Amino acid sequence: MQKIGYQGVYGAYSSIASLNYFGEDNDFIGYDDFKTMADDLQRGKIDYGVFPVENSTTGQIYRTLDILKYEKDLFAIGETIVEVNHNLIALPNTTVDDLKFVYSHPEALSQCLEFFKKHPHITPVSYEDTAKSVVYIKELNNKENGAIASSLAGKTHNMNILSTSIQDMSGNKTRFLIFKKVLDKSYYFADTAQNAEKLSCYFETKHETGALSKILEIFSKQNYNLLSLHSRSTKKNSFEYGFFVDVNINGIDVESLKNLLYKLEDNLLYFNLLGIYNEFKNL
Ligand SMILES: O=C(O)C(=O)C[C@]1(C(=O)O)C=C[C@@H](O)C=C1
Repeated sequence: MQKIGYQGVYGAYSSIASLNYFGEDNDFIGYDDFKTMADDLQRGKIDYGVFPVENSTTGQIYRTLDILKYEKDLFAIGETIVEVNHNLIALPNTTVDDLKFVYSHPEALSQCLEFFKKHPHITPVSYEDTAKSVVYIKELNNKENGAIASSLAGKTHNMNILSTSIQDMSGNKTRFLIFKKVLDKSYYFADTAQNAEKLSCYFETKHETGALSKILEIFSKQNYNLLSLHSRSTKKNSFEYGFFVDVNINGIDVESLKNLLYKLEDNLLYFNLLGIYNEFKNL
């Protein structure tokens, strides 16, 4: 039995991602925040941490990426994708017209902007996670409060599901990476790289002309297909940026991968290999 950390409580999308990836026969630990979860992973209090990193409607999830980019010992060994179908949840015998406030995780609220446009009498209210917002409105026990969460969260707390699929995008999905603590990534990746399909990394370039294009050339000269590239403020100095890159490494041998990593490290101010893992395919 493994100890698996996720953010939120049972019924949150992160708990669904954790259950889907690991199966029920494990010890699942819900966290209030990602920093504490990353620290517990570092201290060995949990074996794995499940972090949302990207949503198909709202984009990169920097609440987690900004922590993970500076965690040198945490390494992603897997990926899972969860279909995020948001439900409008309320007390029994409540209608949409009764609602004045709808609570949910800010990420979930921002995936349902059209719903709030259509129902201007409802004020969105940020809450810690989607499933906890269901617990909260149950405690408040007032028909003016609703929540946005998974159907699992609604059913778990015997609440009324007023509408299903209220998110803006019908195919709304969140991508999660599964991290574990690895003492020496350079040794570890050689074991996992052989049959893996994706590599994720974060880097900060030198402050010189053409620094980014030089790095991109390293990838292209070795025939690596970049899947995504996102710039993000370093938060160390104002208006300085780092880059998150996902690369297809399908069919690439370990030696050429090592070579790529040496070249990158050599030409960068900061480089963090975030993980090497197989692409999620079952959705
Ligand atoms: O509140 C939850 O249910 C979560 O699992 C958190 C979270 C997030 O952190 O983005 C996960 C997936 C959804 O995109 C909405 C919220």
